Amino acid sequence: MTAQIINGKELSAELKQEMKVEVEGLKQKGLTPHLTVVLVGDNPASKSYVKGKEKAAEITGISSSLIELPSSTSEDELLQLINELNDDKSVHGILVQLPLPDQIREQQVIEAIHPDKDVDGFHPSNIGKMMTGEDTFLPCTPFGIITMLKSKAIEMEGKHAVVIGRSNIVGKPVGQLLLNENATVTYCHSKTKNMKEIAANADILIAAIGKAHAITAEYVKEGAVVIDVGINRQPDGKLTGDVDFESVKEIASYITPVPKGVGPMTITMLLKNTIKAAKGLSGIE
Ligand SMILES: Nc1nc2c(c(=O)[nH]1)N[C@@H](CN(C=O)c1ccc(C(=O)N[C@@H](CCC(=O)O)C(=O)O)cc1)CN2
Repeated sequence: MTAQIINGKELSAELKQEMKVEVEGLKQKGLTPHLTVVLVGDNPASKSYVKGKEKAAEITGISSSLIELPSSTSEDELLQLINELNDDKSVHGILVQLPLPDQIREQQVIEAIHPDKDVDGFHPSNIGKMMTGEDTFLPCTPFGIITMLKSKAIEMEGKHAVVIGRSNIVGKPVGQLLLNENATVTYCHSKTKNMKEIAANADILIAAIGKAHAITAEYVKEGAVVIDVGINRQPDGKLTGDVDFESVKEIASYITPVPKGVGPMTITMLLKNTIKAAKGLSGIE
């Protein structure tokens, strides 16, 4: 079996065209969704992701602004800025690019963002709603993964989904979203003893461990759907995923590549959340 590739870049382009039409409609009603991105420091990868967010917003007609702060910014200064953005009626979505410099506690910052403007879906109130299956902002990468699976009509109900990784941004929430779709979910992590056996039992395998090519064919059941969330920069500058694409694609039914897989979907779902925030805050549909 050779796997079908789920191309996140192509799906993103389609979704952005749909959003563009929606945003045009909102603009006619006097609403232009506005996203404010806050970047602290000069991490090159973060800079590039933020640029990608601005570009994607422009394509869909969403307005965006970028606030760049020096890496010496204190937690209090950042919290003060977030309070101002919370009160600013022209701002619908606030995103603080992660990671933050060591002197700033990420959780304090996440909790400072008003839940109605939390387009990253990281605020505990939104995470709680996600867990109880209420309508809310979903974390962008997990939301993108579920959207990719649905785009190929991949059945989740009753399937065994194995999530390798337990980060707050990806692993934990994607498992929850799969559970919300009635999958049977198993989490694996650095302390899991028989990871290979568990993974090889998965109908849907989500690799989010941050280790290049760690998931080889031995971890994959024939016909499984394999989603690669890894973004590993190699010494030669090339980007690779957590999955050994060449061997795994021979046995999986579907596979996501890196690049052009889950990454572009993360940005696209941020735009979806920004439109949702603008509609929710303005009352304009
Ligand atoms: N506040 C947040 N910070 C971070 C998040 C997040 O969702 N919210 N996620 C990641 C980084 N990220 C978005 O911010 C992100 C990562 C990767 C991509 C992407 O499009 N990747 C491309 C390759 C790009 C390249 O060549 O470097 C791909 O996979 O094709 C977009 C967004 C951590 N921080």
